[in-house]
Amino acid sequence: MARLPLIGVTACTRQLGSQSYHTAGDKYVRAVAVGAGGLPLVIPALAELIDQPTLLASLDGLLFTGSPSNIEPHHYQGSASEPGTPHDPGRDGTTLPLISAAVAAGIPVLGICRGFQEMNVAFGGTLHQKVHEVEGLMDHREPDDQPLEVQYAPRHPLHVQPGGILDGIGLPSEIQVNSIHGQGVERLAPGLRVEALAPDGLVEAFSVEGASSFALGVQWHPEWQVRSNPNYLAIFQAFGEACRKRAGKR
Ligand SMILES: N[C@@H](CCC(=O)NCCCC(=O)O)C(=O)O
Repeated sequence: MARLPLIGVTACTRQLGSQSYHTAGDKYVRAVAVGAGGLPLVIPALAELIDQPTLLASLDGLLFTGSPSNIEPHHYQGSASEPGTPHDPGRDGTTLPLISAAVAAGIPVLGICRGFQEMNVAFGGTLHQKVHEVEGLMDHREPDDQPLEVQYAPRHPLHVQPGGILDGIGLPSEIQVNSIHGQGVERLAPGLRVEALAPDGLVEAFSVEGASSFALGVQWHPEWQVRSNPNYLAIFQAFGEACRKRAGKR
């Protein structure tokens, strides 16, 4: 019997009480299990202590998760963050090198929100540090004083571009998505293809041109209640299918 694909899920470093932990949100590991049909494996944010060749040789897919923390701007030659900005150098040191290595090795990759931003930075792109302060761009942040159901509710339309992965898996040309981010793509990295745009022109999804397997980043959160939104579920199913194909080659 074919085994379940083993799908890495990136963790954040979190301080809980007086100690530090490696954490991955329940909605991400659950979406890997029920949406992609994979066996989730949480990858600690241990940076250079992770033996990446060994890890990549074991995985059939990788999900780069969202996080309230922001990528340290020196990774994209950005100006220093405002004091108090949440960062996670352990996570940056884990995910940024892992993305290009995974894509080069033909391992299916899905990046969500921070994970999407990490993909852009890993391939040489830059980020707006405060999208809401850029003239002409909308405020893409969630109403954080509201219950989670409201924060993650559909917030704006998205224009899916023809001929890409999202179009290919049957997403309509316009869908509604949630929006929970303060940063966003400034300069798209070379080799990334635009898959979807917000009404203000912000890039909300891209794929990696020439990748030998599924390699998609999305700025919104398809993992949120993945089974109740057919467009969100279609993304996880396509990712899972690519991971199963990879696992079948072992
Ligand atoms: N911090 C970045 C990335 C935003 C992001 O990933 N939000 C997710 C929050 C928690 C979660 O749902 O996992 C930004 O602000 O742009």
